[in-house]
Amino acid sequence: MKTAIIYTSKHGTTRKVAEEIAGLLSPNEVTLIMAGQKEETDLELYDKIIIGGSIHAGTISKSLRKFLKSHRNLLLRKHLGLFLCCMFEEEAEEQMHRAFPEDLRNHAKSCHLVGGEYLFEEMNFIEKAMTRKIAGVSDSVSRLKHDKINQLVRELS
Ligand SMILES: Cc1cc2nc3c(=O)[nH]c(=O)nc-3n(C[C@H](O)[C@H](O)[C@H](O)COP(=O)(O)O)c2cc1C
Repeated sequence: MKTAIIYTSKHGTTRKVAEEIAGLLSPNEVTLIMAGQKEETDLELYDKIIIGGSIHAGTISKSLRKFLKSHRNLLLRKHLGLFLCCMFEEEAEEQMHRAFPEDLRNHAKSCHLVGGEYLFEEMNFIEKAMTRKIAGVSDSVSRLKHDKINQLVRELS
């Protein structure tokens, strides 16, 4: 099955997850695509589409929101997987609901919260200050849920 993994990533964590998923699939069946890139790929070429986003200040990126809106009908015809990177455990489910429209979530064969990371080396001054204040964290930390990433791949196979 030809697979496209479409993602946006601010500090590289969602890209890392997308690459981990790609590594679990056969190399000649998978293409990684950053949503919002100038050259549009013909998504009709793919049987399976996996979409990944991350939460910053409560929402996914504008380019991923735009992508979901403009490709909604196509996505509802595809073998679909969704994943979300975020760090606030108590708000994770609600953030997932806000990130992906209900019809896409219901249609998806697999939909998972895969944890996230705080990468201080990738943050600007304001992001560092916000992370220290809101999350009480002052060093990089990785809380990726590799079991959920594996489950997503299994459920889509
Ligand atoms: C400035 C900032 C704001 C964030 N806001 C939220 C948030 O509102 N909710 C949440 O669950 N995680 C939040 N996070 C955690 C990110 O979702 C996490 O760092 C994620 O791994 C980022 O993935 P990315 O590098 O692919 O964008 C925030 C992180 C930063 C640095």
